[in-house]
Formats: sequence, C-alpha cells, structure tokens
Amino acid sequence: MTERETPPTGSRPRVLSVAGTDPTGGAGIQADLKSFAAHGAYGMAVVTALLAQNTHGVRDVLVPDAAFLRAQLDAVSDDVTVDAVKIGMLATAAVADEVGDWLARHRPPFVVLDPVMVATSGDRLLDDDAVAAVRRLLAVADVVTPNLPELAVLADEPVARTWPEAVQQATRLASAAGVAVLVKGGHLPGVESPDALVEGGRVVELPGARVASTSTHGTGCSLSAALAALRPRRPDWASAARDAKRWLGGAIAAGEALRVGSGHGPVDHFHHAPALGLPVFTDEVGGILAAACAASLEQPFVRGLADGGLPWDAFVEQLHQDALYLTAYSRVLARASTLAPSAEAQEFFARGAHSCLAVERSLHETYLARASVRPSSPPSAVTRAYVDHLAAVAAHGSYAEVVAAVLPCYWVYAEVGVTLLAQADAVPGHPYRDWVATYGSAPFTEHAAHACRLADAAAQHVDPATRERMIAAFDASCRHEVAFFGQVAVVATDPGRQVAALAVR
Ligand SMILES: Nc1ncnc2c1ncn2[C@@H]1O[C@H](COP(=O)(O)OP(=O)(O)O)[C@@H](O)[C@H]1O
Ligand SMILES: Cc1ncc(COP(=O)(O)OP(=O)(O)O)c(N)n1
Repeated sequence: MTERETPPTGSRPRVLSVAGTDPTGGAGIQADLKSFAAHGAYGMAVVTALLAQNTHGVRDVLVPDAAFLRAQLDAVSDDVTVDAVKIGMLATAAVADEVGDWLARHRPPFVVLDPVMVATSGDRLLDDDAVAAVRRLLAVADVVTPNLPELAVLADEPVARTWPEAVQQATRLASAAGVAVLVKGGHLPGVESPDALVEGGRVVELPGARVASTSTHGTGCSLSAALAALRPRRPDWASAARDAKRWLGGAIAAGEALRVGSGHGPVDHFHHAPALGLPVFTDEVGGILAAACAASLEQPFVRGLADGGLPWDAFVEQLHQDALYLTAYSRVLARASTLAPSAEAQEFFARGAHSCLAVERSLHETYLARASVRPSSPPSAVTRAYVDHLAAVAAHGSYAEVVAAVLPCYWVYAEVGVTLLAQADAVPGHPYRDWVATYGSAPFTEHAAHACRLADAAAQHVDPATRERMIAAFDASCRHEVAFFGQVAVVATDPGRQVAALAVR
C-alpha cells in the first residue's frame, strides 16, 4: 500500500509551492519555503519559471517547457501526499494550463492561488494571453489572493480606488467565479493596510496598520504561502488569514533590519523566532530583571505605594525626581530612535521620547503643582547617577546597547506596576491608584512588551562582545532603577505614622 492510498498524519502539514524563483530570497519559491517553515509546515517546491531578479527588479526570465513542469509536479505527487498547495507565478498560458491539468488529477485538499501578474518593481510576470488561463484556475482553487490591480484584471473591471469599492469588486468576483477571494489593500494610500476575505457571500474584514517600510518585496507571496501552510491546522480560511496577516505585519516591520538589497527589501519571515543556538535576550536577562523587581518591591517608598500609606511629601519628592529623570531619559530614547535600524523601531522610540516629555509636563501640572516643591530643586545624587549612566551609553554605545540600557525603565515599571496595581485595587480609596495604574495597565505594559521585542531583535544581530555590553548596560540600569525607588527615605517619627525625610539620597 503506498503513502498516497493511506496518507499518514504527519507531524507537519506537507505544503507545496508551485511558483517562480527569486535568487535574492525575498519573493517566489524562496519566500514561500521560508513562510512554510515559519508556520511549522514541511515545504516543497515546483519551479514554474527561473528569474534573474533582485530587490530592484527582474532582469531575465527562463520558463522551462511544459513537459518538464509536468515531470516536477508528478515527481512530487507520485510520492508525497500534498496537504495544501500554493500557486504563484505562472508566467505563460502553457504553464497555467499544465498546472490546471495536474490539479484535475491530483487536487490537494487546500488550494491557494496567488494570481501574480506584475512585480512590485513594475515588471510583468504573466503574459497578457495567460490571463484567461489563470481565470480558468479560479474554478479549481479554494482561495484566490489578488492585490487591487490583479483583482481588477480578474473581474474585468477598472481598478478599485477605495477600500469599499475593492470589497464590492471582490464580492462580485467571488460570486461569479465560485471561489473565496482574499482581497489585499496593500496598494491603497493611507495609514491602514486592510485585507478582507470574501467567501460564500460573507465578508470578513481583516484590518491591519500600514507599516512605514520599503521592505514589501514578496509580501503577497509570503501571505499566500502562510495561508496554505496554516489552513490544514485551522478550522476555516478566515482564521488562517487572520493569523497569516498578523504574522506578515511583524515580518514587514522587521524587514529593514535584515539589510538585504538597496531596493524594495524582503520581509523577515522569522522575526518571531530566535536563531538556533542564541538565547533570546530578554530570557537571558530575565533573572536580573526579576531580582531588580523583587528589590524594588522591598523599598519603603514602593511598600508605601502598595498599601497607600506613603506620606504625600515622599510621593511628591519622588515625582519631582521622576520629572527630572524623564527629561533626560527622553533624550536617550531620541538617540535610540536616531540609531534605529528600522522605521518601526525609529517610530517607537521617537514616540517614547515624546511621551516622556508629555508625562513630565503633566506631573508639573498635576501632582507637583499641588506641592510646595521648588521646580528648581536639583536632581538627587541617585537621579544624576542613573541619568549619567544612560547618557554615557547613548554617547558611546551602539543601537543595541542603548536599547538594553533604556529597557529596564519600561520593563521594571511595568512589572512593579502590575503588582502594585493588584495591591492598590484591594485598598478602598487608595490615594495613589491613578498613578500606579499608569504603569500597571495597558497601554504601558504593551509598550514594555514592545520594547522587549525590539531588544530581542537587536540582540539577534550583534557580535558576542556587544551582547556582553548589552547585558552590562541592562544590569546597570536595573541597579539604578532599584536605587531610584529607594532614594526617598521614609522614616517613622511617631508610632503608626510615617513621614518622609525630604533630603533624598
Ligand atoms: N506597508 C505595509 N504594511 C503592512 N501591511 C502591508 C504593507 N504593504 C502590504 N501589506 C500587506 O501585505 C499583503 C500583500 O499586500 P499587497 O501589497 O496588496 O499585495 P501584493 O504584495 O500581492 O502586491 C497584504 O496582507 C497587505 O495588507
Ligand atoms: C518569482 C516571483 N514571484 C512573485 C513575485 C512578486 O513579488 P513582488 O513583486 O514582491 O510582489 P508580491 O509578492 O508582494 O506580490 C516576484 N517578484 N517573483
């Protein structure tokens, strides 16, 4: 009995790409195989066309004859059970018809058709007279994944100019061709890059933020391949599409850091996974972080915050130091933004620098305005030491070191904030709950998680000596965090009552 007759349930779905090649690895078969692997599938590939292309465009195309294409397809399906297939560049009508013949004989359970027509570079990837052959394949596909110009060609209508127009056009195509349509909005202007799955008269919107990046070569290939890899382990196309799109957004955001080519670069298919043999940075420094959080929670200031018994003067003095610290920290975040290897990281740290100044201003307008602290009082020795450490890393360190140095301020505050918020919520009328909630709830905890991801990504690309310096910078910042929480001494002057010693360390 052959494997074809009784397909064993393998540990991974066996997924086939039928597509063209890209020697720079960003699109076509090379991208599909990475996308399959990123989604835990076993990848296979049949070549429809050999391309000489890079991130700037296509230089030459060689299309093997139809008999050789059939030999490749049969070599796979005579031996291996294909759980899903993704069909990409078909180049000519002869190639498209050959693939159609093979599907008629060996149709896998899930068929995704990416109707590749024109590359991001503007080069044509499908002969004009092959469009009819691609339309014929719609009848044997489960899902077709057109961008807006491809959708217009398949629907034989003008290109949609708005997202609602695109969804309506996709709905007409889906009903006329009897196929599910995953319409992609990457070519639309604006801050959103929406997709939608139109299936059986039902529209599932898949919203997504547009990532400011030129690393969009192969996005369509990677998305359709992810869809094929996911579908055998998902209940329906909508859930596979949702997961594929979420993953692709991260892959686009991490693409620029790969530094592949000077044109439209590829996405980072493995942005979510650490390279084998290299520990994840935040795992490696997790022990340092845990110790810093435990020590912070022991500081009298933090304990007073937790039970609400902290004297007001001590709170105000700490906030004054906080405001001084934030002004300096903002400059260091701006430095991280300047050095950032991707638009996404640049934007994250620029926004962080801006919000530090906004928080600093609001401290003066709220808590500090109600206090008697003179705005001109100087930074404490503890605040100065922390700020000097950060400034030194910013002045001499690489991007990765700066990110490691700024990370504890996000991470320690988020961890301590979550613990404190739970304790504050148990105390009716807790006087500091609002301030604690700023750090103990989203969006701050999400910012902290984002900063952790950027530190992990930065650590992936550095030499061992730089990684050591990252750890040292992180460790020093953690120690400064603990000292910062401990700088306001809270002393008991009479039983049952605490007052702050306003002379901070
Ligand atoms: N700058 C971007 N930011 C986020 N997602 C994007 C961006 N550009 C494209 N996408 C997404 O990449 C996928 C491919 O989209 P699109 O560019 O429309 O198709 P194609 O790559 O086939 O031309 C879609 O999921 C789309 O929403
Ligand atoms: C062999 C091959 N197949 C497809 C493409 C198209 O890639 P790209 O131009 O980047 O567009 P999307 O993958 O984003 O649709 C190609 N260049 N080469």
